[in-house]
Amino acid sequence: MATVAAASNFASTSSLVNYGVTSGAESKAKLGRMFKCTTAHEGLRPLNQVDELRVKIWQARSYKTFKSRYARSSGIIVCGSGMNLVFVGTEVGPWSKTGGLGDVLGGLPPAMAANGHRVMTVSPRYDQYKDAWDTDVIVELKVGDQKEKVRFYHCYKRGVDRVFVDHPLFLEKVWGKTKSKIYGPIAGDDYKDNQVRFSLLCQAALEAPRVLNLNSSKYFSGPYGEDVVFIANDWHTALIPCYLKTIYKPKGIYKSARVAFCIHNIAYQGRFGFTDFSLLNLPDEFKSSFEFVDGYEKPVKGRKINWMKAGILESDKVFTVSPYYAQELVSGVEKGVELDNILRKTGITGIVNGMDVQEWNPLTDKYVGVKYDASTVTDAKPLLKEALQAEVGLPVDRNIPVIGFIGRLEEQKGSDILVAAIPHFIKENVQIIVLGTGKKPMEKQLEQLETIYPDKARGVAKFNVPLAHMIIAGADFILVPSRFEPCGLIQLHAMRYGTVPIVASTGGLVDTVKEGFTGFQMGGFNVECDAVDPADVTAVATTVKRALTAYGTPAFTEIIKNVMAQELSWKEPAKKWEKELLSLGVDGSESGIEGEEIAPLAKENVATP
Ligand SMILES: Nc1ncnc2c1ncn2[C@@H]1O[C@H](COP(=O)(O)OP(=O)(O)O[C@H]2O[C@H](CO)[C@@H](O)[C@H](O)[C@H]2O)[C@@H](O)[C@H]1O
Ligand SMILES: OC[C@H]1O[C@H](O[C@H]2[C@H](O)[C@@H](O)[C@@H](O[C@H]3[C@H](O)[C@@H](O)[C@@H](O)O[C@@H]3CO)O[C@@H]2CO)[C@H](O)[C@@H](O)[C@@H]1O
Repeated sequence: MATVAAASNFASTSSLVNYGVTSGAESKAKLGRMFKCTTAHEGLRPLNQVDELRVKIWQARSYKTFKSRYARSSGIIVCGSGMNLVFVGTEVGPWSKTGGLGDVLGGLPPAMAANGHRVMTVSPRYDQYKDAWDTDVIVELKVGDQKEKVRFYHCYKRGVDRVFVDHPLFLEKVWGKTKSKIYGPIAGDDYKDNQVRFSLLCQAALEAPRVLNLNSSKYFSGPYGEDVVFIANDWHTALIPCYLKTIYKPKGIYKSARVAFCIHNIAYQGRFGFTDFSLLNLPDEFKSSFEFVDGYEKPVKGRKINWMKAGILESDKVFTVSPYYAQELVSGVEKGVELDNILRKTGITGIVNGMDVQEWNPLTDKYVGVKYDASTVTDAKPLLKEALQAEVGLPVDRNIPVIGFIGRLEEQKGSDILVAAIPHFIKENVQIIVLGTGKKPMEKQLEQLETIYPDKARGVAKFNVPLAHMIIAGADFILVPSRFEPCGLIQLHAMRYGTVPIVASTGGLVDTVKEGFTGFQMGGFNVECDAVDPADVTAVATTVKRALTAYGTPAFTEIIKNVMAQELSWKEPAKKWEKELLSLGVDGSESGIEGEEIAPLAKENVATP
């Protein structure tokens, strides 16, 4: 765990900064040293006029005043006072992604930056990302009974400081396999030391805003400081509010900082044996927030700790990724996965996800051969469909409606329900292409499709981004038969490409797909994951047949028009996030200005690492 003492030691190494360690009591000399620190790209630099001005203002201890004075006296346009936002997560696309968590940490932060906020993401350095540089800043943290040093790597893309935490627990385990080995050697089998790994991530994330002297843009420079909102994502980041309360706040550091905790999937909670509490280096008074008893024998029988439960209880506000999922989570033990009672107490706010309209843009998509928009979709689709059919080895025929599926192969996504439903609709004029990775038995089910239905179905058990784009563009329908779906991004991607969603009526699929207007609803499915419910199989088969009947009719053309006319980007969700995060009342927080000044920066392209 980082301590003030440990952090103070950093000052003895030229590359380490001591900003904030003696919060509120910095002398001019100290501040001067602070602004001379090594930055990611510049090396040591002397104080310039602007720094001198900043030092004076910081001495007056009003960062808010600083911002407006700085704007007036330097003649530089300051882009909204905004907030200092630090998103923390185990996946950040495109650098690391096994699914939708990576998409959100990739797409929401640039949207917040485009609104004039200063935005950082902190995630592990799983690979040697070619665009992220060593900041030469090292911090020492305590995990379990060991002291560990982590380094920070950094790059600045689309208006966001992307910070990567470097430690062998991440790089050595995952190197070269970021798409599949983030959480364990194979799906369903987690690394035994995940608690230590994610404790390290949480602690490093709490250090980053204080120790990294970032000068990435002309709008913001220096460390983020202490007036920040941490946005912790999923169970891996649940220790952030706990460490904030135990390590920093008692020392007067991060006095006004707040934590927003966002649930992307309540199915993964981070449940471990109760004795593992000692690994977390937290005082006993936190035990009750973690304590959890369930009826399962895994990973141990009976009394456990539950990271997500603590994240929910210790954070300042709890969020999830769609309003309907928020309702489902508090509806009862089944959909709230035994945390419904806790969430009813804390409350939970659902904000529907947006999608990355740069990566998923039919007009510019590098993975598809024909670029198109709503005015050319009718001409482009048949060509893209033929390319897709050829790619997977199905008979090439533009008159056959094609259904696609993309997803992690977990019970959540219902690929097993889909496989069971195929015999009930495959005799129709239809082809189906299924792409996914995950549990081995489910991967096997996919791979067998070609043998069983050689002219009709293909299953590809790979993590294949180009093929995902080809399916989204070339299929006529995208099928999302999820037992539960917090938000779902696949249906958003599909709609932007004029591909019509057929979805189970759950979570964000309810919020984003309107029956008969932007797609087809199948009704809610049984969330019991041990078996395939025959009623769900029937629902898939009958809705698919209903959708196939609509195919090629004027009503279908109308649906395509409707889906493509929607605003699905992060713009609207980012405004909602801004309103909610402002309400946390961190000192100096103000609305951003809808970014003409900073937006061009935020809109720069992300280079795929
Ligand atoms: N084999 C493969 N090859 C290439 N790409 C693949 C792939 N399998 C999946 N993907 C990609 O991974 C992403 C999956 O997005 P989802 O929203 O369905 O996510 P997921 O369930 O993982 O995330 C959770 O978090 C997100 C974000 O909050 C919620 O939307 C969601 O409901 C919740 O379950 C998509 O970008 C998809 O293209
Ligand atoms: O972006 C995709 C999802 O990534 C995260 O889910 C991972 C989860 O947090 C990990 O714990 C792990 O889940 C395994 C689980 O721990 C284990 O008990 C067993 O049930 O198998 C699970 C799958 O291997 O991996 C998940 C990714 O596969 C994130 O939390 C989700 O919100 C994202 O949807």
